This record gives sequence, structure tokens and C-alpha cells, in this order.
Amino acid sequence: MNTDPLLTVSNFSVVYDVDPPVEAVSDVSFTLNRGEILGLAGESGCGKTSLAYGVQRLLKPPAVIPQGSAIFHDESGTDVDMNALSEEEMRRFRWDKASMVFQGAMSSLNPVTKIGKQLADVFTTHRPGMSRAERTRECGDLLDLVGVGRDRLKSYPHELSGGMRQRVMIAMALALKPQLMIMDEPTTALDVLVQREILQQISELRTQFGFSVVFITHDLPLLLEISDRIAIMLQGEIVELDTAANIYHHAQHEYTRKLLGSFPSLTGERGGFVYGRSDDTVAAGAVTGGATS
Ligand SMILES: Nc1ncnc2c1ncn2[C@@H]1O[C@H](COP(=O)(O)OP(=O)(O)OP(=O)(O)O)[C@@H](O)[C@H]1O
Repeated sequence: MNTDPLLTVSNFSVVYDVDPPVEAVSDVSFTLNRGEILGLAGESGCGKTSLAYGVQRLLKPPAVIPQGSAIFHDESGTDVDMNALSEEEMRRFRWDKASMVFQGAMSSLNPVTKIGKQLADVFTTHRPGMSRAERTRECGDLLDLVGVGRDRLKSYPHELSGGMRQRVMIAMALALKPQLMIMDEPTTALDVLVQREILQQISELRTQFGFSVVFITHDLPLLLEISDRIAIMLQGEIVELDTAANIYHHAQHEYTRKLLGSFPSLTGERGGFVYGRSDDTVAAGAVTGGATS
């Protein structure tokens, strides 16, 4: 496995300064490797979103970050301390280097604007030198890439299924070829087959472009399918971080075992597990034969 780090998070805490204060993330440290999919699992309220948004500096008051750092090891060789960036630098950084697919992102598409135009707006803002023809070509290429197809450039969001809308959001997050994508429950609202297809797509795109992914969900079986490593969060702390295979076969923490045990779908409708992928991770999907797109 590639152990060239892309992001080093150290002693990171997030507190909501309400009465009494809530320590949503407590002294969390981890490293994300280049090209790696790191799953962040844990039940609702354990602090997954606060951690991901905190690292991206997307939290608003009453959230405060009393301690910790997030260092981005840029492919240019420069280390960027994300806490030291100005608001403006951070805004640019967020799309260019590290993009995000939010929880329920597909409903954040503007309903009265064609999806091609919404995609093109990313380039208009961030690549002002691009000609209109280049923008249209890039947007078409992106829609092809995520399996929506360039013939949908002129479609309105309501003309697309939920899965297709979510793919458009992924296309948007991919637009500037970031090195990191943070995905917060990107497939939760979709049915299982569509989820599978999208996971497969993310995995293929990651192989093609080499970006890293932090994939957040409470759905541990789903993480086992897609992640190289998985971090288990409990009450604001990462209690276990290991390869997907080790999490599945040799969970060390009692809570991880509990979390695994709480998903009957592990051996039920999601299908049995397929072992022995070349990189020794775990992949589910035997029943559906994996995803097609
Ligand atoms: N604005 C806020 N003010 C006060 N407490 C908050 C605020 N936002 C989140 N919290 C608290 O911080 C803790 C962590 O929440 P967070 O949303 O990060 O968890 P999560 O694991 O992402 O949950 P979910 O899967 O439901 O999104 C929870 O106890 C939550 O109630």
C-alpha cells in the first residue's frame, strides 16, 4: 500500500461552545495516504462530520478548534498548514486541492439551472482563462466520466434520477482535479444498487486520477467494500484505525466488534463477502456481482 502521506491531522479537537460545551472531536490524529480511500465510521453524533468539516475549516460558530493541525502535503512538494490559510486562500484551496461532496449534496443543485451551466460555473470561477468552448468540452468530459453522459449537459436536475444527480455532484467535486475528496454520506439517500454503482465509480476514478478520499458514513459494511483503511470513531475519538480486512477479521476494539455485529446485512441482503482481493482488503457484493454503471 502507498504510504506517501497526503494529509496529516494531529491532535485535532472541535468544541461547540454552547452551554455546556460539547467536545465533538477530541484530540484526533491520523494520516491519509496519497491515493487512499479512508473510511470514517461511527454512529450518529460521534463527530465524523465535525472532524471532516473542521479539517476543511467549514465550521461556523459556535464551533471552535481549540487545538490541532491539518497539514496538506501538496504534490508540488509544499506542505500547507490548513489552519494558517486566510479565508480567501482556504476557499481556493478547497476546490482546487480538496473538494467535498456534502451530505444530501444532490439536493443542493439549483433546480432552475441546467446542470451543464452549474458545472461550467466552477470553471468560470476558478479557471477564468478558459474559453467557453473549453468549458463546454470539460463539462461534457466530466459528465461522461461519472457515467451521466454529455448528452445531459442541457438537462435540469429534476430530469435526472437521484443517483444521476449525485454523480453530477461528484463530477463537480472532480472538476478541478483535486488531490483530496471528502465525501460525507454521499450515497445514503440512494437505494443499495445505485449506491454500489456509485461506489464502484468512485473507486475507479480514484485509480484513474490518484486522488485520496475520506469517505464518511455510519454504514460500516459499505465502508468495508470501498475503503483501504477504516477509522472507527466513538464519542469524538478514533478508537481504532486499520485496514478494512483487519477491521473485518481482527477488530481490536470492543466497539468496532459491536458496530460490525449491529449490521445483519453483513451476511444478509447485501451479500456475502468476497475475499482475497490482491491488496488484501475486503469486498462485498457477491450477490449482485458488484456494480455496473
Ligand atoms: N452546532 C452545534 N451546536 C452544538 N452541538 C453540536 C452542533 N453541531 C454538532 N453538535 C454536536 O457535536 C457532536 C458531533 O456531531 P457530528 O454531526 O459531528 O456527528 P456525526 O458523527 O457526523 O453525526 P451524523 O452522522 O448524525 O452527521 C454531536 O454530539 C452533536 O450533537
